[in-house]
This record gives sequence, structure tokens and C-alpha cells, in this order.
Amino acid sequence: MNCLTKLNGAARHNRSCLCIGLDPEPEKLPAGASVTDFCREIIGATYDLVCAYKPNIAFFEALGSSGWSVLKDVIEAVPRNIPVILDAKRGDIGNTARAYARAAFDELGADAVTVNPYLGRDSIEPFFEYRDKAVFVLCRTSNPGAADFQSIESNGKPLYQIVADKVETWNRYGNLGLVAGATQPSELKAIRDAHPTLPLLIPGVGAQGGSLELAVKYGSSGGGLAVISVSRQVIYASSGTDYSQAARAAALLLRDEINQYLAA
Ligand SMILES: O=c1ccn([C@@H]2O[C@H](COP(=O)(O)O)[C@@H](O)[C@H]2O)c(=O)[nH]1
Repeated sequence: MNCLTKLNGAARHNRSCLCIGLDPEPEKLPAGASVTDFCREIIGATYDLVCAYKPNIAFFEALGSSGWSVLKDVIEAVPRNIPVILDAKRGDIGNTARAYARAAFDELGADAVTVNPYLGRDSIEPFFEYRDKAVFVLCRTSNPGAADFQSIESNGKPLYQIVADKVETWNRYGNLGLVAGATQPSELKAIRDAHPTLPLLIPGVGAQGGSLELAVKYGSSGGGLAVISVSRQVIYASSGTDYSQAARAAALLLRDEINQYLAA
């Protein structure tokens, strides 16, 4: 099944635009819990409350030689009807980008991936060619330094808007979306206003302090899909052995709050 169809299906089925980010840091896990078990428990406790999961590859690479198989096991633990968005922020010259795409989609089995457009179209095109997969292109990121480059203007238009416009023209298979952070709501609004139908992956609420209300309001205005991605606020809701129940409680609150803002 096409990834965006799967994403919309999971959002409808679970009445949820919440994506849980899986960013496991061994030192934050309860004593005795392995990364694989921790992620599996979180998934098992929340799969009926989300539209997607987003493992960030960095946290698995940081595990060393076991990281790849741990990540693969975690992806395999996600129920088939819930898409996995691999946050890898890839992008490189053609043959390298093709290898990154094979790794994400063929080897790991991710449904979608985040990519970095800085090297230009050819550096991310190999991902687009997987027509059943989805590709979220970094547009306006949530970090404090995002404006260093992304807000530089060319002919009066900030770079993040130019990226969004390009992605719209590259979207010949209808499998592209944008990453737009919740920490700059006015820029999120500008992106959504200019691109009413592109799916948006929106990190930056919770630990990074972005407004959930504005992320939902601006991200979904006009009926576009807004996937609200939250990692630490959910997975570290408790540092004790009750972490999966606490993650479920946090996810439930977020899901319901998102739905209230969608209904407003
Ligand atoms: O602009 C971006 C792009 C990606 N991320 C990633 O999302 C999560 C956010 O984690 P929280 O704990 O909810 O802050 C993390 O994996 C980032 O690398 C982002 O934050 N901003």
C-alpha cells in the first residue's frame, strides 16, 4: 500500500494526527530495559493512538554495531497498518543517495524518510523514485539555528519557501511532503498557506516548546494533513518501570488535545 494512503488510513482509524518519535537514549531508560524492549513496549502501549512512528536513526547509530539490527527489530514491531517515518535527513550525490534510499526502504523497511534538500534535486530524487514510499523534505526546521540559512531571502523569498515551491514541482508521483517545525508558527502558516495539500511533518512541540495549538491550527488549515511528531514528551513521560503506561497516558492526552484543536 502507498505510504500516504497508509498514513491517512491510520490517522482515520485511530482518529489521530500524533506521530510518536522513537529517540531512545540508553542512559534515560529504566534500569535493565534494553532499547529494543523499551521501544517495543512503547509501541505496544500506543499503537491505537497514533498515525505514525518516527524513529530517528541517530539514536540507533549511536548504539554502535548493534544499532542497525535494533532499528530493524523496532521497525518490525510496528503494526503493518501504521507507517514508519525514518528520520534520517539524508541527501548526497546520486549513487550515494541511491544507497541511502535502498538502506531506508529495502533493508530497514521504512515507509517514509526525511531528506535534506541542500545538495539539490538529484541528491534526493532516488528517494522519490520509490513511488509507494513517502519522502518528507526538510523545509523550515525547528532548531534555534534554522534561520541561519533557511530564512535567507532570494528575490524577496526566504529559502524555506523556495524549498517548498520546488518540492511542489518535484511531486510528480504525489509522494512528497515537508518538514516544518512548530517552533516558528508564522513560518509554518506561510508554508501551509502556499502549499495547501502537501502533507506536513511537524516536530518541535513538547520538549522544544512549540505551541501544539498553533501547530495543529496552521498545519491543518485548508484540510491538509498535519502529522504532529512528539518524541521526548511521550517516551520519557516516566523514568520508572511504568514508562509504557505513562507514554500511553501522554499520547492519549496529546491525541485528544490535537483533536480538540482540529474540531475548533
Ligand atoms: O526540524 C526538525 C526536524 C527533525 N526533528 C527531530 O524530531 C524529533 C523531535 O524530538 P522531541 O523530543 O519531540 O523534541 C527529534 O528526533 C529531532 O531530531 C526536529 O526536532 N526538528
